Amino acid sequence: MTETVVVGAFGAGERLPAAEPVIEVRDLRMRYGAKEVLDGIDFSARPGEVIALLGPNGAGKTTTIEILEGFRRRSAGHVRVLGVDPERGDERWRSRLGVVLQSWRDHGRWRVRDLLEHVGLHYAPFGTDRIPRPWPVDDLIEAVGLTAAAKTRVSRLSGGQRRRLDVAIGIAGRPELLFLDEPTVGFDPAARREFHDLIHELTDLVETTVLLTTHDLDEAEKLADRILILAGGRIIASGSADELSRQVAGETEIRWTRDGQRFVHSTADATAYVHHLFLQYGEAIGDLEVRRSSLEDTYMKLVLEAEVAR
Ligand SMILES: Nc1ncnc2c1ncn2[C@@H]1O[C@H](COP(=O)(O)OP(=O)(O)OP(=O)(O)O)[C@@H](O)[C@H]1O
Repeated sequence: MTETVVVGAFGAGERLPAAEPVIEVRDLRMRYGAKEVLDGIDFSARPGEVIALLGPNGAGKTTTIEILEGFRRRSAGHVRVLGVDPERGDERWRSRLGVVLQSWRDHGRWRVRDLLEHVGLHYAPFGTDRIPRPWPVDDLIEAVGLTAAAKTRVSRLSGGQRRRLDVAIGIAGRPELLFLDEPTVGFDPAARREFHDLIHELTDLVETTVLLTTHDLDEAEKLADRILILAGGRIIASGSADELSRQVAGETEIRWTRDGQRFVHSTADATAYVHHLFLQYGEAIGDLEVRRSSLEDTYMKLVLEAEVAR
């Protein structure tokens, strides 16, 4: 088997088996009574990939994540997470996963460092030569930017610091796969941006695969290498935000000014149109803007098409 050299918090030069998908899902089906929620889902995740699962309310995002976490039994289909069927996952397997829950409200009297040290104890028996567990507590605290608050009681943390603590709890065992289910619901824009920066820093630092669900298209675009859109029980589209927008036969909007007048034109071939515009009017063209359809436009079109087809 080929191997890849992973440089990051696992330590420079450590070797992980390459090419094995971290998540492998084929023809996953889920019924609740007579209601079919997942109707044949297929996808996989490579090591280090950040995947966002999008979809309308009730599409089955949480159901999918819970099946992968081993918290819910599927009706049918092939599922492997870190090479194991989640329905048969033992504690050792579970120790390789991280789950970031909504904010940690208990243990308000604990101090940050003590709480993380305590959480880490759970992972200690599951360390390996390749991945020592838990993440040494002071390194973990530094990685999530809580060093100055290490001795602060949980109840005294700011909202942003709380969220950093939630992430620290989720990654204390140095997970190979991290699940984030709607991680920024109810956040103000500053807290959301801080959370995104933190996830970026962590995924740059550590070779962790991340699967997140969100309704925030901007969040998906910022964080994910790949976006999966779940609708009507199936994955209806998969790709980066740019790839998705190319899948939709959308038009690009071009705006410009000429002789003090504003113009707007929509076209499927923006390059040719702009070329023509400059040939015709040259330097008289000002304030040129070319706007490809946003992820939101693309998402709405794809979901609508899926609903109509059902
Ligand atoms: N335990 C259950 N029993 C019966 N139906 C359920 C159960 N859990 C979920 N459902 C139904 O399955 C469907 C998918 O739910 P799920 O929570 O997975 O969707 P979701 O995409 O995460 O939705 P949201 O975006 O609203 O969080 C919904 O119609 C929901 O009502």
